[in-house]
Amino acid sequence: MKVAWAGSRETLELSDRMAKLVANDPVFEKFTRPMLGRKELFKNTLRKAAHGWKLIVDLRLTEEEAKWLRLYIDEPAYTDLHWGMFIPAIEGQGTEEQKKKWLPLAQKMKIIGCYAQTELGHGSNVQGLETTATFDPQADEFVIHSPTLTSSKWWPGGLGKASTHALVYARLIVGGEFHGVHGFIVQLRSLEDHSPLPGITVGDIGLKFGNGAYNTMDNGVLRFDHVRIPRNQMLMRVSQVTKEGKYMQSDVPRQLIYGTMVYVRQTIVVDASKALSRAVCIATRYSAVRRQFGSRNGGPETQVIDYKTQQSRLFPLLASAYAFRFVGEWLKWLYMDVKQRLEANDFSTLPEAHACTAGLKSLTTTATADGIEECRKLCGGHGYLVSSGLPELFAVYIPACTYEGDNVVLLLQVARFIVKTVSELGYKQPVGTTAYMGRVATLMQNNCAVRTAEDWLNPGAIVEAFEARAARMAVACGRQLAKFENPEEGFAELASDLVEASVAHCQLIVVSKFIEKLQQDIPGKGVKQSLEILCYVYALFLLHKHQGDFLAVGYLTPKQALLANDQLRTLYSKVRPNAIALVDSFNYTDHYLGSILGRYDGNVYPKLYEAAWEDPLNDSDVADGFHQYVQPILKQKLHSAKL
Ligand SMILES: CC(C)(COP(=O)(O)OP(=O)(O)OC[C@H]1O[C@@H](n2cnc3c(N)ncnc32)[C@H](O)[C@@H]1OP(=O)(O)O)[C@@H](O)C(=O)NCCC(=O)NCCSC(=O)/C=C/CCCCCCCCCCCCC(=O)O
Ligand SMILES: Cc1cc2nc3c(=O)[nH]c(=O)nc-3n(C[C@H](O)[C@H](O)[C@H](O)COP(=O)(O)OP(=O)(O)OC[C@H]3O[C@@H](n4cnc5c(N)ncnc54)[C@H](O)[C@@H]3O)c2cc1C
Repeated sequence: MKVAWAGSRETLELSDRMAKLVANDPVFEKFTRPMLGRKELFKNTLRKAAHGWKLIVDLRLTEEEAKWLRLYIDEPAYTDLHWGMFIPAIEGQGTEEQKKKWLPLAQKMKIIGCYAQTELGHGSNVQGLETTATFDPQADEFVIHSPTLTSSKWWPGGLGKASTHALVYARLIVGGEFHGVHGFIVQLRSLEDHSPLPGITVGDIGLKFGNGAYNTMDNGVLRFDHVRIPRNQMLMRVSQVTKEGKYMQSDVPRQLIYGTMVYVRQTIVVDASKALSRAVCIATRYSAVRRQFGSRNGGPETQVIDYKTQQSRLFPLLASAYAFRFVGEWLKWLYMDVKQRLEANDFSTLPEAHACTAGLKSLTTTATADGIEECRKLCGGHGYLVSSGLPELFAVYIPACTYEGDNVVLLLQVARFIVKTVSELGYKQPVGTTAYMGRVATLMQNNCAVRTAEDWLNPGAIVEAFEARAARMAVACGRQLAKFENPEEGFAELASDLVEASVAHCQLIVVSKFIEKLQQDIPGKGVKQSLEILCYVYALFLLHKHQGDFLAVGYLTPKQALLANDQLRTLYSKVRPNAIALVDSFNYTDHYLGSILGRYDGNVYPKLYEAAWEDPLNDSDVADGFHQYVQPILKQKLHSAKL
């Protein structure tokens, strides 16, 4: 099962080596993080990142090994954006000449970059960004400027204190004409003493949610006062500005400027499976350790993992972790396929890539953020201790529902895509993830044929149910939209319904890809069978949770919905014997989990008790402040009988 989760034996072995390299290095200790002050915390993050880079250089780690190393260091840092956005953006939007100049500098970390798109006043609305880049033909330069307070760049990770350069997204103005938002490489700080360059005002935006958590990252604020950069520092693969001041839009779609977001959104889907699997690993192991009630004749109390309510909350999250892992694997393939097509100037699958990355990023991050919180609750009181690992995992994870695109805004992008697909059904055969809409007549006509709970253990029945739900919801929205004279007005009015139809479409993709994964060769005795059970748990859990959709579109009867729930209960009993093996398959070190509740050895109570005394508050029996503020109360003589 470890190989199935890792993707291959090579990846399992490589990631295992990196996990152990980090876990055995005291520099990467994590437990004190939540107690550090902001400056000490950030300095410690810089120290870890520097040590990580030294390991990469000294051990000559490959790019893949380096990625895993930084993942297992498990600390939001400027390197995330340098490697995860600044470099990919240059790779995707730079000309060959620009890549030749900037990529070696970035890959050797001679410069540190961030991705500065969001502003104080605009994040979702990229076309609303206010920073300007005005071409000066006399000097053959762009003048980068922050014309308003709201044009201040705000949020970019690594911007506040670490980065020497930024990829700045700004309104391109040539000869007084606006030509859309484009990316510009701008140096922010001196490479000699790291001081901000003239015209640059840069700093950190301040404390964020949680102790430690994302405060290891210097999300920054940045303003420009007429900062000049050479013309060749506008990324010009998509569009060009000539020396003569002529704007040229190549035949590449302008949306390629958004390409880095598409890339990161697809990485975020696999990241969701990693974050959710960590929380599920902790909650599952602790649920096996924790006993509460149920003692008979003085015997041991019941393991809480054996309670049906615990299983009905925990096992769908376990199934979701695997589901997101597999759909993330497919999404990575889709992204690489689109990337190759783009290199051949084939833009045909760009809309599908955008819709899939946007929709699956939204779906998986929402479910993961909710899932981590559910795992905290599944661990009772001890889940609320920092030493459980869950509060910090939650605090670090939840901005994923916002960054790289607010999850609702992204679902509205999916809605545009499916509405467009429905509107073209009469004359254009849908392909890819919307191919099922080509069978809309059948899907509208045929209802569910399930007669017994067993009938739900049929991939065909599952896929048809999810296809019918998604198709019928999309068609219903299409029909409603047709009633509006102004399509944009209709879209705005029906936005909530459209978002629900988008969720149905995306959940169909996740379920379908899980089923397709099971049709592949999966090594290991009993592994495929275990995954099949999880696949049905995931699908039937969604069907139960969203049964209102399936009933409202008339595809399911109440009886069939009840049969699905009956089957779900049976499936939980089948997951139970393998639950620990399934979470052990994630192959996480205790260091990476950072959780006393999730320890591999299950030695929870002694370690919880031990950890309590390490809290600074326990440095003295009588806490500082007692004598000054409490003792006087205890000693005071009160004359009023009432007090
Ligand atoms: C899409 C918008 C919402 C709107 O776009 P807009 O152009 O204004 O208007 P539309 O009419 O909607 O769109 C026009 C058409 O363009 C199509 N479209 C839109 N977007 C795309 C796209 N991306 N690709 C292709 N096509 C696109 C759209 O469908 C329309 O087509 P049609 O006309 O209908 O046919 C847009 O405004 C938008 O995207 N808003 C969201 C903004 C956003 O996402 N901002 C993100 C900023 S960056 C950020 O948040 C960074 C966060 C980092 C956090 C840390 C992340 C993890 C670290 C990275 C990974 C770590 C790896 C570790 C690496 C290592 O260590 O090695
Ligand atoms: C931890 C973190 C790290 C980040 N890192 C970076 C980075 O490195 N680089 C960078 O450039 N940015 C970064 N960002 C910024 C991030 O990309 C934006 O916050 C994100 O895109 C959301 O945009 P917004 O803040 O403008 O939200 P808004 O769009 O203002 O959202 C506010 C509310 O309005 C709703 N809304 C907005 N538009 C619509 C609409 N059309 N229809 C319906 N509802 C709508 C949203 O759903 C939401 O509920 C980061 C943010 C965070 C939290």
